[in-house]
Amino acid sequence: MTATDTIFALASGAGRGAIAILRMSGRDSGSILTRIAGRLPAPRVASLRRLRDPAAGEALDEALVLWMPAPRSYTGEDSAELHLHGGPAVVAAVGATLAALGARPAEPGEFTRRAFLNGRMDLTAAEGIADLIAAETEAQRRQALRQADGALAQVYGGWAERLTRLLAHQEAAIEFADDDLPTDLGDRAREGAGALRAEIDAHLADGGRGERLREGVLVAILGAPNAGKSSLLNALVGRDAAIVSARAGTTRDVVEVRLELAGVPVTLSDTAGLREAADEIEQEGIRRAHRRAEEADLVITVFATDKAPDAETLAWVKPGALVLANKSDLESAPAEIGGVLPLAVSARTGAGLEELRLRLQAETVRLAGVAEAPVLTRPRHRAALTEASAWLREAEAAALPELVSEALRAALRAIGRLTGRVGVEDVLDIVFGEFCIGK
Ligand SMILES: Nc1nc2c(ncn2[C@@H]2O[C@H](COP(=O)(O)OP(=O)(O)OP(=O)(O)O)[C@@H](O)[C@H]2O)c(=O)[nH]1
Ligand SMILES: [K+]
Ligand SMILES: [Mg+2]
Repeated sequence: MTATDTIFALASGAGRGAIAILRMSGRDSGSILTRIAGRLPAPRVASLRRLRDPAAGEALDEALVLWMPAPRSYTGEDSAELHLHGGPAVVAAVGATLAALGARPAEPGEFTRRAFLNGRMDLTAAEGIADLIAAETEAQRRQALRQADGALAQVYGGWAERLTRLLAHQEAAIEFADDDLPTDLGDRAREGAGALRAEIDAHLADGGRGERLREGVLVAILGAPNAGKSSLLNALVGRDAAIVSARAGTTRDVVEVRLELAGVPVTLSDTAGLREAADEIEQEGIRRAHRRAEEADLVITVFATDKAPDAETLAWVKPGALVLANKSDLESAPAEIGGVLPLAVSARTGAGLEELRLRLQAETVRLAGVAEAPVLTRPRHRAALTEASAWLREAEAAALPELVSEALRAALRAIGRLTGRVGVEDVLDIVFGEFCIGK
């Protein structure tokens, strides 16, 4: 696989459709296009052409053809798009002809990989494009688009630039220690490192909202048997997703439903009622309930107004937690449960459910709403920035100028890995492996 190959792939979805888009990129795109569609169309202007297989002389399809010469194309290479009639046989025949003329099917993510290698975008922008394609909700789309537009690239690129300057100052201070260069260069590098570290630390202290928006928010419903957890889940999603019965210990496995709140994907999990169970299957269900609650971004604890709060569920009540007093149709809700004012609800009558929905929505926005400033969206970002921050701390503390230099260089390498501008080889496969073919 070399970057000089000419590659092609279906850029639109697989299967039957009105239009299928075959995309081609690489050195021979122009000559291959000429051979199947006649002379090259004007750049970036759609032209209707009859496509032919030059070997058999047979007509393949009538297509809209786009010619995008380098460097003004997605990949930065000579590129073409064929907007075909969207039947599988048409796509197969045109693809076979492209292959016969020397193009090869693209690897997953190869178009975007080339765009990166040709300097059209940094790694975070490439990731933004992968996220944009995967985005299922409005907030995810907005976050991904911002990243694809280079919002993170700009922040991290700016940091890399500042670091490079600090490093240059520091090297100069070492190199010209005996000359009459300003003697405070070393101090300035150390101060600059401190200021940059503070900015990186502030960026890291985002509560993980960008990552959470990308992954979705995990909410677990916890409570004693028969508190009404499954009834509440069903009421929230408006369908019978979980079995409800008057028998304690009905729910065993974790029952998951997906919903969207404030444009954020949320997975709501109903769990087995917490108690000392004799039944071994129920015990396993309760273990799973605890595990799910530990993984969750938010735990909703459910109590029934006609029962005293149980110790197992009380253990999950934390200040600021979402505590429900269900069955408010039977008895009025207490003023506090575990020191928290509970929200009175009734899965039976629907009382309080609108308020519950609003509370959930507010929590979701707090946890994962689109932030004002661009936020990091992947563990990869967090790891690299944490490392950069640690190296900057070393730079600030280092006594010898050479050690300051070394720490600054290591910090720069960490940020370089993030944007893909330094030491990129090992991260490329991770980033582009997430793409599907044709993107
Ligand atoms: N009166 C009244 N009954 C309710 C309410 N919510 C649930 N119930 C009843 O309480 C019983 C238990 O409800 P479930 O939803 O199965 O309770 P659960 O917490 O999921 O129970 P387990 O799965 O066994 O842990 C059922 O008979 C429900 O009809 C409510 O708001 N008011
Ligand atoms: K039950
Ligand atoms: Mg249940």
